[in-house]
Amino acid sequence: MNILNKFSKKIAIDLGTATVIIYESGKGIVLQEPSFVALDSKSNKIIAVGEEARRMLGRTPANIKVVRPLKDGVIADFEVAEMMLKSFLKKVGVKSRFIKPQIMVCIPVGVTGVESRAVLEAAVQVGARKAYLIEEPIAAAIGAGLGIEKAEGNMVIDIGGGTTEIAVLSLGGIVVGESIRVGGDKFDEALVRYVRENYNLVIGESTAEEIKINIGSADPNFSAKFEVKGRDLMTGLPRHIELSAEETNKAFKELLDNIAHAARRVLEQTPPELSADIVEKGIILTGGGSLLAGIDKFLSKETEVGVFVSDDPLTCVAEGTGQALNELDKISNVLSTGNQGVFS
Ligand SMILES: Nc1ncnc2c1ncn2[C@@H]1O[C@H](COP(=O)(O)OP(=O)(O)OP(=O)(O)O)[C@@H](O)[C@H]1O
Repeated sequence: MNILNKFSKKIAIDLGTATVIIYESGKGIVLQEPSFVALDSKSNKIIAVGEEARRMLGRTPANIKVVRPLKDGVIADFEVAEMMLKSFLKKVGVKSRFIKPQIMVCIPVGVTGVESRAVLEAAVQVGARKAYLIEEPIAAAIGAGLGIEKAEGNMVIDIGGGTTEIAVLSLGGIVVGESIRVGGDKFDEALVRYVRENYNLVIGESTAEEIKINIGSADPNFSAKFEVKGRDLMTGLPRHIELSAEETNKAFKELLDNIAHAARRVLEQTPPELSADIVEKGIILTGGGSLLAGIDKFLSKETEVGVFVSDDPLTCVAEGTGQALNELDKISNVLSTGNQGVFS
């Protein structure tokens, strides 16, 4: 092993559409912040990042803009993504002037070569001595504690902010996988639309997310209510309404169906021996979207397979990426298969 590898810090990054999580080997999760950046509209200089920037969303004067550098699981604005990452790494004191860290970042299944190159490039730009990529479902499965190196089928559905990643894994690699651009953001957008169309009330993204987290449901029979404040479309004045969990279910119907159909497509393409393993073990749900009330039961009904939410769905991918980086030698087959690349 290269002597620099031995002494350099190992940093795993879940560069998510909604949240960035940084995991440091030997320490665990050292940062978990929303993927938001507030910039000066004229100079493009950073004003705030992460939670501080998210709190400004929808509340900024004309000289400040709040942006999200990632969209649908991939980097949409390279320059801002790099600034955000640099700022987060500085915050957790990762950068060393002497020995640069090794960084592993996870990417959605099936991203283009250009997209994955952009992530590697960003990791190098923020100071990586060596940068690695790992596909999200592999990281999620490792983080969920599934023994993916064995010749056994495991199925993971990771519902993030921008994408839902569905994969069947065996022998350390993805046998069948699919990524759809449906995630928590689309659920928020569906609520914004629903409230506008049914109540003539305009609400912002943050309010929509608050509704989703408090009463959002994949189960039409779930009963809960939430007071929603916004601006009346007709009068332009502030107004509030009461929204029910049942209504959120109506708003989410099409998106939930999209996820269920993708899961079924993956199951239909799965080799029979692996299908048998999955029937026995069930499907593991990871990602923030798996916290939506009733989504496990909904997907179980749609796929006719048991569905279980992992222990720490929000940090599972970051933990799995960290473990993969720690065990590079042991699981080199995982890193050299499929879409993963190594760049130094
Ligand atoms: N209790 C909850 N109920 C429903 N959704 C939730 C809950 N908590 C968080 N979420 C949603 O989970 C999403 C974030 O999940 P996660 O952090 O796994 O995504 P990400 O890694 O940032 O995204 P991606 O992997 O798509 O790039 C957000 O859309 C957030 O609103």
